[in-house]
Amino acid sequence: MLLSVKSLEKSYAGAEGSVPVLRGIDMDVATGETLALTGESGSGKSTLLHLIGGLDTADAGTIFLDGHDIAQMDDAGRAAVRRASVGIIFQQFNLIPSLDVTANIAFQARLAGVYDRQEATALATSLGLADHLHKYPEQLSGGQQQRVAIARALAAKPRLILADEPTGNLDEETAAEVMAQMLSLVSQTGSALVMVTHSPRLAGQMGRQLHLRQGQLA
Ligand SMILES: Nc1ncnc2c1ncn2[C@@H]1O[C@H](COP(=O)(O)OP(=O)(O)OP(=O)(O)O)[C@@H](O)[C@H]1O
Repeated sequence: MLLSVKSLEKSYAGAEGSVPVLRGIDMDVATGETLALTGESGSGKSTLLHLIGGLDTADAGTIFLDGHDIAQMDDAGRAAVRRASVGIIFQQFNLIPSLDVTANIAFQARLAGVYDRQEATALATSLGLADHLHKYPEQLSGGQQQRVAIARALAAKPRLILADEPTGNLDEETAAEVMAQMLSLVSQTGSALVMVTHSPRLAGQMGRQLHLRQGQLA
């Protein structure tokens, strides 16, 4: 199993003490699988994605990713697993403003030690970015910036892609186009995808759907 989460718990400190957000999450994701994570606003979807990506630490439970229990690792250990195995695509693109499109796309692939210039250019071209390779993020539209973020994640050849409402900032037509390109590339590369979405239509395009309610998955 590529990802195996067991009995995962996470609380945040609130004004009246600790507030449980995740109360015993169990989930498995196989290589190449696509999974939608749905749930009401505030149900803990982003929290779960951040724990799986090693961006935050759990209170209890295990998260086996590519054979490593990242729940038991320190920051440096989690960062190493993340660099090697995970690509993250956020709603807010999170591109590096001082780097052009080519350098943004290369960034994570270089960290992972798998950068291939030709492959990266082909990826950018398939996302419609061929004419924008030397532009900076501020010179691009939202849809173009999100395509760069998708290319950046895929160029690093991650076994698992985590996407947090990746098209949430785009108009409907652009969102549909970007999503179709992303799903097609994900299926070509064989990466698994866990995507948070509020859209039942998008969730329906994924292989499996999990719904988060009151801190548990169903
Ligand atoms: N750093 C934090 N400190 C305290 N509380 C937090 C923190 N991050 C999230 N929370 C709380 O945890 C709960 C779950 O938040 P989370 O962002 O995971 O929900 P979500 O399902 O992704 O919501 P949305 O769909 O609105 O993005 C919310 O009640 C939120 O206020």
